[in-house]
Amino acid sequence: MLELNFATTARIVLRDGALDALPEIFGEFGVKHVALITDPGLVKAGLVAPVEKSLKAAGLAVTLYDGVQADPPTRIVLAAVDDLRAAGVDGVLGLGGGSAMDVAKLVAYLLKTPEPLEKIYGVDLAKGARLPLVLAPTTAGTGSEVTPISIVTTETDEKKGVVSRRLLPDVALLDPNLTLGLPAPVTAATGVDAMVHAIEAYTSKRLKNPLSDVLARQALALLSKNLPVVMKDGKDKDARGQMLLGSCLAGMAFANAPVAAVHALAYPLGGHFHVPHGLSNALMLLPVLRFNLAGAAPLYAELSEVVGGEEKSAEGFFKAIERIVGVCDMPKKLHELQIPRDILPKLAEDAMKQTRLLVNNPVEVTEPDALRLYEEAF
Ligand SMILES: NC(=O)c1ccc[n+]([C@@H]2O[C@H](COP(=O)([O-])OP(=O)(O)OC[C@H]3O[C@@H](n4cnc5c(N)ncnc54)[C@H](O)[C@@H]3O)[C@@H](O)[C@H]2O)c1
Ligand SMILES: CCCCCCO
Repeated sequence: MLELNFATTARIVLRDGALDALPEIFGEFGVKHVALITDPGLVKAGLVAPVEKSLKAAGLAVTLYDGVQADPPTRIVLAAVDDLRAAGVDGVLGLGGGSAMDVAKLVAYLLKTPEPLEKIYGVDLAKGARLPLVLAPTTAGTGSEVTPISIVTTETDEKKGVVSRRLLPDVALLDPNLTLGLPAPVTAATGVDAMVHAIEAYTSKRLKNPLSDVLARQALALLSKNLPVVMKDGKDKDARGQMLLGSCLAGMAFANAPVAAVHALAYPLGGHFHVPHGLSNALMLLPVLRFNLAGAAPLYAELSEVVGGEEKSAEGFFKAIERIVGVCDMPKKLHELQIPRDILPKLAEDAMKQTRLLVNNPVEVTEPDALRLYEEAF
């Protein structure tokens, strides 16, 4: 019996200059004072000042919080909540990659429903209201602008997720211009991350459904075609727009058919060594695809033609992904990041704690398997 229980962002706008709709959007919600949540890299890239200026020109008060850090530590979320509550904001704009957007989601929620973060880790435990929330991605990307998820890093370096439909924004604004200056290594890592979202959604053993399948296939078609293009020319605005759409569709897909072993093995790399999320997924992708080949062969064969595989087979799919990863400007092996080999057993042990992700993998992963996968990635 077919089943569907699909949730995503109510309104998604993709166009040149999409953020010029911000005053109208916040006006619809009666917002007078906007919290602009971003990170120092975005400020340095010159992407924040024009947005702040246009909001103020429209008569909105703006309080900037630009203290977001990658893989946001919980203390950053709480500091943002304290600063912005004191400022008296009544609406939130998240401008940045997944780190800034995830912080913005949690801040919008906690400002309206003050409760300990620990109380809402997990699925559907955040049941309160939130402030009006708009997200504008500048990487392509996590797809956070269309997922009910925020990922934080605890004081003990553990990645924790808050999964609640309350975290879905009211509006997602996608403007390719915001990604034109994305540095090549970040373009590569975030682009592969988006591909991983689509691949793992398509092969998820839990909650895979006809709608997530359609989204994952279209996401992969866009991402596999355009990632090599933007790697060659980051100023290709059309290709950047296709990447933003692809990562957005991939986000919708995995938000409804959850990710699996690539993410489970990537998390300890972020937790222990602060390897950027997209890169950690890219480093584990090929070993996990090879590990899954036999068990996921029919599904990988279906994806082969979507990604330009030379043959409609699992091997054809693997070779096509290997070729795309190969043209990406980023480290390809763990040893390039000075990760010591003797930590691999600890990484395998930690990866096995991500049971909520591992259960979605098309092939069961044991701790010895996890260790072998890290050795292959080394
Ligand atoms: N909520 C979700 O559904 C979801 C999904 C996947 C990942 N995540 C989380 O998202 C985070 C990773 O997000 P990310 O991969 O987008 O990276 P990021 O947000 O951490 O940004 C990476 C770096 O790129 C810079 N940057 C971003 N956009 C730029 C631009 N346009 N020009 C110049 N510099 C730019 C940032 O300043 C930062 O230094 C992790 O914390 C991960 O756990 C969340
Ligand atoms: C708990 C949900 C994990 C989502 C991972 C996206 O990087």
